[in-house]
Amino acid sequence: MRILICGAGMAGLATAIDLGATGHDVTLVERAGHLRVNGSPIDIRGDAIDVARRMGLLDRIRDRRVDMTERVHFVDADGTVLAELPGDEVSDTPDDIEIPREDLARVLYEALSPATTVAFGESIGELHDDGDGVDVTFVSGRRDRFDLVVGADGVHSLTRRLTFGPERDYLRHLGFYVALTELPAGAGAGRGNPILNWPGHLIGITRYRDTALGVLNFRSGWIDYDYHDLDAQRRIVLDAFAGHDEWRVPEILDAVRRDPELYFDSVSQIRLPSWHRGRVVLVGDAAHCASPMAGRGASLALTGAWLLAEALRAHPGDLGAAFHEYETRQRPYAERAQATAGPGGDLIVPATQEALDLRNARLAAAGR
Ligand SMILES: Cc1cc2nc3c(=O)[nH]c(=O)nc-3n(C[C@H](O)[C@H](O)[C@H](O)COP(=O)(O)OP(=O)(O)OC[C@H]3O[C@@H](n4cnc5c(N)ncnc54)[C@H](O)[C@@H]3O)c2cc1C
Repeated sequence: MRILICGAGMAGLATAIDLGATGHDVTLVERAGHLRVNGSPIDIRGDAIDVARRMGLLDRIRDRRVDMTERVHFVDADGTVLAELPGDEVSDTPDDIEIPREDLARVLYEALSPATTVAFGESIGELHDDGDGVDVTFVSGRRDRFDLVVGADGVHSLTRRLTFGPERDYLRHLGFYVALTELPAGAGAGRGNPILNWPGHLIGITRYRDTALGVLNFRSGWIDYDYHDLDAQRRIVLDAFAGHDEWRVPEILDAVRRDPELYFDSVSQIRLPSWHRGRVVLVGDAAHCASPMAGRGASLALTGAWLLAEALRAHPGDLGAAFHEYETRQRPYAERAQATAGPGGDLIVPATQEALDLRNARLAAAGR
């Protein structure tokens, strides 16, 4: 089949590899002008490890793993440690592989078949599915026709909006926003991964290799903003943390002001009763984002891509049967991840001063 994949994140890249390996003619388009590689290290867990092995990528992924078991230190306004959270309380099993997003993206990108057509700075403009194929007009003005379109364009998927309707019908906001920004070299010096809280807010530093990231998280009801307007996102973050100049807050906010690759998003889930319509199918966050709090986005991207490719191979010429098999096998992973995404927020971003004090007292009493 001639297959268009929209979005070159983990899900889009993995799908392009798996479908390319089964002999399909794959075109991959990415709205950004380059691979989007920023963000904090992500986990590969559970059956996704086996998928990585079957893709022939497990050794390359393991070679690039980073140790993220460094303790989280909850600090006060002066930087004094109030309580500690061991790394094992935030990851599942010793088998989990943490890898920087940039490394996983590069491993996947390098594994693309040379026959894959990749276009950066390109996206779908319109699509029309007439039952026998999908006519696509790209934002560049180019037109083409495909047998199958795969939406791998993340939590705010355009493919999903064009095919299934507005995002608000499927997005469940969990009440938090998150931002990540790279700090200047040397900013990560010191012990642990420090976090300062005040009610409803978290600001901290997380380190891996020579990189230090500023992490910001706050509780808020739904905020309407343009996902493509980075300055608007910057303003939301700066407003949420305005009026605080204790500890290393000014330094982290300064990085937010300057970072051309600032990552900002609502902590949300996507819940769709079905991930396919006609000749369009969704993978990764576009289909079933469980939110960064679940820590399973990359694992779900790998299993979803693999199961979709397997299902298409098992049911040649029968998209309906293939999609049914893909959804039946992938949905339990997605639902389990979505079910586990909730409680972490209360631990790392307590809503009230009372909850904050209780958490610190509990951890301190546990000798942490
Ligand atoms: C920059 C960035 C940083 C992230 N950082 C973290 C993190 O620190 N921790 C965490 O848990 N999760 C993070 N995530 C989310 C995480 O990558 C995903 O949950 C997981 O890897 C599943 O990936 P995905 O490919 O489904 O979605 P994504 O990783 O979101 O990838 C979607 C891709 O589609 C592209 N795209 C979007 N719209 C269009 C369009 N209209 N046309 C073409 N392409 C489009 C995007 O630019 C992106 O490259 C981040 C995502 C991004 C994009």
